[in-house]
Amino acid sequence: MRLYLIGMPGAGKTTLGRALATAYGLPFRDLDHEIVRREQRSIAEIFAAEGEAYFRQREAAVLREVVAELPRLVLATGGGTPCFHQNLDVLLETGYTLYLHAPLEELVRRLQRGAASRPLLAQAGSPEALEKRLRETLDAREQFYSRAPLRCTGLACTVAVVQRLLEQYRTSS
Ligand SMILES: Nc1ncnc2c1ncn2[C@@H]1O[C@H](COP(=O)(O)OP(=O)(O)O)[C@@H](O)[C@H]1O
Ligand SMILES: O=C(O)C1=C[C@@H](OP(=O)(O)O)[C@@H](O)[C@H](O)C1
Ligand SMILES: [Mg+2]
Repeated sequence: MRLYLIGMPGAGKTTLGRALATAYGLPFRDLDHEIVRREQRSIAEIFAAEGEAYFRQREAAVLREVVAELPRLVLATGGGTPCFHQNLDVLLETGYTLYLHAPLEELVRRLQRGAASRPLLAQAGSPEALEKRLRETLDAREQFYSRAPLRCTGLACTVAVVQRLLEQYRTSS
């Protein structure tokens, strides 16, 4: 199977995705990492040198490459992935998509340290500015995220919880 994790930056897609891949004995891929590997430069460098539109094109192309290459995997996407270039359709048509949801205050707490490597958040200096930025981003993206058939909320998104959700979904559909 293919299992895709979508959701806001800081929601824990990369962290949980890796753990789920181990639990299921599936290969793990992180879409940002796949882009970095192909481009031989960091996400921040790509944004700085080429701008967001270029990053979104690469993201869409690399997503399709990874999906075509691997019929079995857990894939952690980037926060914006489902919102551009019909990427969400690709996800919905080729695997199980889980929306990993976390409260805004929790995202702010987690991202305060790591914002520099996330170029869309790097300019937000204060925690208040970061929260505002995240809230606006979530408002714009919720319409995409909420189309995922699976959703896990808050800090309860453990491997065991996701395994149970997926099991229920697979037997009911
Ligand atoms: N369940 C969790 N509880 C507490 N901190 C977490 C949890 N999942 C991830 N984190 C931390 O939050 C930050 C963002 O996690 P990450 O997996 O990179 O999220 P994403 O890929 O969705 O942006 C990291 O510092 C990570 O260690
Ligand atoms: O939300 C976004 O638009 C982005 C999120 C990042 O991934 P994470 O969600 O893993 O931080 C990365 O793809 C890029 O910086 C853009
Ligand atoms: Mg990530």
